[in-house]
Amino acid sequence: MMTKVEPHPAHIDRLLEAGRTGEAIAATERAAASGDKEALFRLALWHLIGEILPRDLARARQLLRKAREAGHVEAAHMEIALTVTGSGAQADWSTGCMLLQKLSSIDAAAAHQAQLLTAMRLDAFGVPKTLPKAEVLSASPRVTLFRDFLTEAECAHIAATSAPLLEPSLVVDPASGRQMPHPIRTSDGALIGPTREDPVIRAINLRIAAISQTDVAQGEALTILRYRPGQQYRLHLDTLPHTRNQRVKTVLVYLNGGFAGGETQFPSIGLTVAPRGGDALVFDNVTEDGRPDVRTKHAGLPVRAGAKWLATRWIRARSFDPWRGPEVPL
Ligand SMILES: O=C(O)CCC(=O)C(=O)O
Ligand SMILES: [Fe+2]
Repeated sequence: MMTKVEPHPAHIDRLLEAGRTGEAIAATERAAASGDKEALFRLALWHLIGEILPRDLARARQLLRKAREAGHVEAAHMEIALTVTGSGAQADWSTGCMLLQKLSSIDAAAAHQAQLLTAMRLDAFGVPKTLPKAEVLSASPRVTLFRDFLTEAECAHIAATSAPLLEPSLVVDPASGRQMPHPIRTSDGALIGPTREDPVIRAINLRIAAISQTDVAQGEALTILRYRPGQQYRLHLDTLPHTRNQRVKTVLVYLNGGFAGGETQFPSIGLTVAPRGGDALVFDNVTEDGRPDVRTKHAGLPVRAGAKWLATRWIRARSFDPWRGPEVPL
């Protein structure tokens, strides 16, 4: 009697390592066609990454849906993130929330996210109905503080999402425009790209857009930084060289307290902000004519004890497509 043999994931990996990409794709497609959820998920990832197969967000969405229907929990989470961020289709907050609700019955992480969302006051698009009051720390250049912008549970969720992704931070090298390690920033960092932007993080990004009076599409992927004793971000401007879509604003969200040092300092305007967990700081990086404003040079002073966790959102002048360019923060 003939038995159906599913290609083992290790078999596909071996084909890929041997450079037999065509055979690996064919084997995975056969398995996917027979309803194998791992194969469906793998094809979806290939269409998201765009190396083994061409990047095709809409196709990735279909494959993730099928993988989710076959019981793949990670595919379900990814489908939800792409749904709420509008990757491969228009952003659809209510469908994303509905899928999250369904997933909650079988997955504790989804249930926790659903609970965090319930505690937020959001409209039908995930936009907050109310905002904390702004405290203007400097009128020109504009620096504004929003106390208790995030709850402790929201901060913990961001930190937990980024923790497995933390790597030594990179900065953009002005000469080459490439990302490289640099002593200017010695923290560890992680990007929360569109496949990991779950509804809670999406809602927080929408809240960041609201306090910065920008559109959520202008924001780069949320960057999480963790500074341990001795680590710092030396004096710098957040603007980028050679770009037509400048970083016009920055939002820093302090995710914790209980550490020493780590103040954010703006020496030109004599301003030092002591981080407090949950607070958000918003500042302009450019003058009214759109040029870098050197008065907003700032530093994250060295942490002396404990660990400082920070979420940074660099906000561009216009929409910023996270899927453009070779290095997408998946
Ligand atoms: O760590 C800080 O307080 C500053 C961080 C910062 O400058 C940035 O993320 O652009
Ligand atoms: Fe900065």
